[in-house]
Amino acid sequence: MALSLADYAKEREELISLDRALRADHRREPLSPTEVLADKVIRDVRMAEASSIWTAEYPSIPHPFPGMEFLTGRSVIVQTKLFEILIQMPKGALLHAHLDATVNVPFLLDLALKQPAIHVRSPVPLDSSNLKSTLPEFQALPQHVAENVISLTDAQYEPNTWVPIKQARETFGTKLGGPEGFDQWVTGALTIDPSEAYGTHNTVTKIWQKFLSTFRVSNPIIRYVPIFKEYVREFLKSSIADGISYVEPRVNFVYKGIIAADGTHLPHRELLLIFDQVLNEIKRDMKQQGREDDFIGARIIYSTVRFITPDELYWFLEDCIALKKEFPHLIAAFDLVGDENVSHPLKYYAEPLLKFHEMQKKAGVDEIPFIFHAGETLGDGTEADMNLYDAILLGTKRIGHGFSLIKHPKLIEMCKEREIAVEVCPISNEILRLTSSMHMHPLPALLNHGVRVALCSDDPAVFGSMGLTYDFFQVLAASEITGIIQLGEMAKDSIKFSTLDPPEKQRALDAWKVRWEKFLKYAVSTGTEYIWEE
Ligand SMILES: O=c1[nH]cnc2c1ncn2[C@@H]1O[C@H](CO)[C@@H](O)[C@H]1O
Repeated sequence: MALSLADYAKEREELISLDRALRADHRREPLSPTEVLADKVIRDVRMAEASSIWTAEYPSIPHPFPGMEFLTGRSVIVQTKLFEILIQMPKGALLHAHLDATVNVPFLLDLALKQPAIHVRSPVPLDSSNLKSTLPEFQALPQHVAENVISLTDAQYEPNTWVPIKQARETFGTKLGGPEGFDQWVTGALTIDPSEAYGTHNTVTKIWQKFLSTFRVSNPIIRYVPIFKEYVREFLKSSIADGISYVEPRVNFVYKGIIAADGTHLPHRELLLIFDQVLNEIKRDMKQQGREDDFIGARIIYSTVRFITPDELYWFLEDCIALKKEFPHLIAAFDLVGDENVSHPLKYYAEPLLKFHEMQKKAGVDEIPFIFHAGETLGDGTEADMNLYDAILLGTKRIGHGFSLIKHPKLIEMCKEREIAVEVCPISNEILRLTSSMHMHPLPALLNHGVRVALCSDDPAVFGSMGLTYDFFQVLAASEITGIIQLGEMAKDSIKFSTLDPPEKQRALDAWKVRWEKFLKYAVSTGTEYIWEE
């Protein structure tokens, strides 16, 4: 006898439910009435906009769709109700962001223009034919007195002579746009634009070259002590404004020191002293505003680069331990960064990394966990892909990116057993050419397998994706299954899988829950007109 339609529907429901059983939004306690309503409202907003704002034709965006390439779609995203709602969402913790790319470019440029010490130079006199392909080089030169300053755009400009940044801007040739042309030139060097991401630099290797060049340009500005302070302040303030209540930035220690206001080199501890001071000021401000629970704090993931030798790595491991000793509350973990596809694999550093634990014990510091980047690649069995085995064997607490984790059933199982969360950076992965849009991203597969995920922004200043709202938006816009409840679970997991100590973690979670309820009510009230009655 044929199955009745009713029985078939029941079987179908059961199968779907079994298939989704591992997802965080299915594993959790039952939804509250507000959650049920807000989930529906937000799904209805998404549905309404998928067939309105996303089907319109725009002169510069011929065929838009939800979850499309971020750099092309951004101007549509910011017009949506969905985006407006997500801005207010409490995002939890930001667990994967490189400090050097966390402050928006106009703000950074403004900071630089206020410092007479900042100079700029070019390897050629700039003209319209070489402007786009020529990078500015910045340097803090406190003792330098520039005489007979000549414009970077003057044919007589002597290649590589330093010009104070303010004069360079003011004297920028009118044919190249004058001072605004200067701003555009610098902005182009500090960000990735759609023509690069989707046109000229259309492979991982090519886009990484552009990506890394932005850090070479910005670093001498950011790491100049008088600027660094304001930089950190802006990073923390803008994160708070986006609903982020705790941050764990990776701070890159490539060189052995930083540059002081007088041009001398200072040891890394000076950087942490500044970080700590700014952090305390922000915490004090928040307390004064009665908002201390909206910002739990910040801790640093000490990072160095994957092109040093194992011998050199010992110096950085020792340095990290010394800093942990002095700033136990600030040092959260250790990591190695850089393009995994072309740099040394973790295996290459196995000897020093295996000794790290013992070195810490000898120094008498609390355990500094590894939180490794691994599997940020399209490779299948390449060294970058194989880094996932090493990261897990070496005891990583979380995995940065883990883009290729989906290919490894055993490792997925281990991540679940050992509670290793994955820091997923959707927009970063798309702009750095691992996926052409959100629809090909492995995130939904990881969620369906029950892997714990924290959504992260990676390098928001370079991608123009400040805060976490854009990343949450892209994920929500490109999935039918994922709704606001799943986003909330990921926000909660970002706090759970942070390195905060248990009481602080609990305080962060409790505060998050209060904000979550408030946010859901807001979402319902602002989205009422979108409710779709069946
Ligand atoms: O997505 C990433 N994967 C690996 N390394 C990265 C990524 N983003 C930035 N960096 C690394 O961090 C430094 C800035 O602090 C960059 O120079 C780059 O090497």
